[in-house]
Amino acid sequence: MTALAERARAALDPVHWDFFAGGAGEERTLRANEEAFSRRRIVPRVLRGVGDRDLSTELFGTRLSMPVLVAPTAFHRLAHPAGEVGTAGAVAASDTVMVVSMAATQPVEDITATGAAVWFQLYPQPDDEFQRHVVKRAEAAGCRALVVTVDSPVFGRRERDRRNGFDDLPDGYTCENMRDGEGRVREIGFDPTLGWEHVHRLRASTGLPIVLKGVLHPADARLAVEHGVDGLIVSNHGGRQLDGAIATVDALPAIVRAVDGRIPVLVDGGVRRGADIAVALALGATAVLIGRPIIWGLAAGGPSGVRDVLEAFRDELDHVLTLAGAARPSDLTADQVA
Ligand SMILES: Cc1cc2nc3c(=O)[nH]c(=O)nc-3n(C[C@H](O)[C@H](O)[C@H](O)COP(=O)(O)O)c2cc1C
Ligand SMILES: CC(C)CC(=O)C(=O)O
Repeated sequence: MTALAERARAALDPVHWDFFAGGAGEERTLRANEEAFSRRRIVPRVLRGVGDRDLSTELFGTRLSMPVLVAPTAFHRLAHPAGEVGTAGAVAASDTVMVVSMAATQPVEDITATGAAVWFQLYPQPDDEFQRHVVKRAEAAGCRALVVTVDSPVFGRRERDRRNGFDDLPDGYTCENMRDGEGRVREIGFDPTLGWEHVHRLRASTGLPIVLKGVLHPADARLAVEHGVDGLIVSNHGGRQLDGAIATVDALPAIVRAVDGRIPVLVDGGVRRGADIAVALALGATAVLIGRPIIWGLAAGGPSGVRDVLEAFRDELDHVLTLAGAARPSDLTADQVA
């Protein structure tokens, strides 16, 4: 475990630590994500006169200072009283994008008020009218894209949470963005009957870019492009849904080939070092998302802890790019990964 994760663990209620750290089943996929990155080796290019680096990247009209986004993760107030608003403040300072979870514990309006660029994550809701309500609210708050998580037709079996009896937020906390028109908080719905027609209905109800999160098969990536989706996140939900699912960096190359440059492909799961980001970029990802390390930063140090995590990723990526002979993320090529 990293020193930061140790500090987070010491700061957290052990039940909440298990919720944040854990995965589904035997946690094979959770481990596989990091292991798959650890197996990759970078093949540097030399004497390329790299000079000053420019890490900035554009996604759907937003300029990010680096190709690193904050992944949607639930329940930030359980990690630190500053909650999602605290995380967003750090994201604004680092000039990147925060994907706000549908299971956020603070109102999306307060989160966007920090000035951070925000995308809103949606579990596809079986009640269309309620989903439209949530989407309109996110739009009105200034969210710039919708991230639709498609790897959760049912909720994953998290054995640590079962052992701990953790199945809901404690009293005093709610999923603030699950309120309906009457202000009542709904349960997040998981629905195994939903198909591509759900994406069509969502498409018809919003002008925001739609990004599908949780795609691992190249045939689904192709279908997503055909169905008018604007971006993909190659993800296995940080090993919290299908235990035994392929590691994300192993799935990435086939998806990049299937998409063939038509829409941006992002990836998350097990990104822990600047070298991991460089590998993902070289294999064709436009950017990566970071899940647990952000929570560890928040738990250990509040908003400034999140800022430290983001800046450490920036610093490491810049260093790796220089050593690998790349001035920009797009200079890295697939032949530089062994
Ligand atoms: C505590 C926790 C909560 C999460 N909550 C959500 C969520 O609400 N919606 C979602 O799409 N993904 C959720 N995820 C998955 C993350 O968005 C992301 O895919 C994953 O954490 C990336 O892996 P990493 O933690 O190894 O970086 C969650 C992950 C964690 C660890
Ligand atoms: C509590 C859930 C809605 C979020 C979560 O834990 C997850 O998506 O992994």
